[in-house]
Amino acid sequence: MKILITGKNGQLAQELHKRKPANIELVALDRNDLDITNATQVTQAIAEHKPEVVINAAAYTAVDKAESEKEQAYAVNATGPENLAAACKEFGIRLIHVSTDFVFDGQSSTPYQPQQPVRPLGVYGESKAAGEAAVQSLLPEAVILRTAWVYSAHGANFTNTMLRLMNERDQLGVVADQIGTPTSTHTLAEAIYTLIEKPQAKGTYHCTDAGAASWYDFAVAIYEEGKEAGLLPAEKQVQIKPIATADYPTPAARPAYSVLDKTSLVAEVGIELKHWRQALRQVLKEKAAP
Ligand SMILES: NC(=O)C1=CN([C@@H]2O[C@H](COP(=O)(O)OP(=O)(O)OC[C@H]3O[C@@H](n4cnc5c(N)ncnc54)[C@H](O)[C@@H]3O)[C@@H](O)[C@H]2O)C=CC1
Repeated sequence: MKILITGKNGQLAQELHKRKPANIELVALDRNDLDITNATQVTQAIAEHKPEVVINAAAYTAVDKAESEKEQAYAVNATGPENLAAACKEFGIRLIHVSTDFVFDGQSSTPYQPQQPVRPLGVYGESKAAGEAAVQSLLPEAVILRTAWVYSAHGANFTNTMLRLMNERDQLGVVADQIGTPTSTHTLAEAIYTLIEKPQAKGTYHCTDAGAASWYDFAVAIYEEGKEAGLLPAEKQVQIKPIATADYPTPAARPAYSVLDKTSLVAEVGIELKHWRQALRQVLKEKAAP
């Protein structure tokens, strides 16, 4: 089966490349080969490669910068998926589009269901919600896979930032009043490959690792598991302090609670999810000894 992946150099696309099953032929294109904001390029790439499935792993993911770059965020996160959905519809191709927990406002105290109404708090979330809506209306048989707090062994993400800061500093303050679920790209990539084998799956699904954590909890786990994996010197002591969102102002507001309900993914697609801390341990071990 031939699959086309957009956003080749991103965290998720790289993991999809690494975990490619033997029966899949991957064509991964970066923005120089395929800029998803360009409808003509999208149609040409799909006509040329003739994939059976397109995975949209391309996105504008700079949550804070999006507040001042609204046009760019919308071009990549809304117009991009719209272009892909239109081309997939024209050529009869399945689309798996990746979206985010930031489409929700965070006012819930129980996990968000896939069908719950969206109400994003910032430009990034709004632009991703607009992308979801475009995909849904043009191509209802597409899969929209929402995820959250994504990290991998490499690339710019919370885990790698924390490891760097923990190597440099003796003290760190980390936000303790935003709750979500850290998600390894391993989990996401495996879920996407399982979804590909289930052509009947369509509509919105949620995919994160299991459990819930604050960024503070996540940082403490990175410290402990990072030491265990040898990514931090055994003698290095870092005091990690819980802080409030109000004490760490950012341009974009973030949901206070964005745990996603994965019941339909587990029941309908047959995906087994492991606890986020187990996933973290595995990623850090692999990072230490690739
Ligand atoms: N990183 C995170 O914490 C989260 C990510 N997500 C979603 O997961 C998906 C994958 O995210 P990551 O791999 O972390 O993102 P990433 O930022 O690592 O990669 C995105 C890739 O898209 C590419 N790109 C940007 N504009 C493009 C364009 N016009 N045409 C083609 N490619 C373009 C970038 O060059 C980059 O390589 C995205 O849809 C993102 O919104 C959802 C929740 C959290």
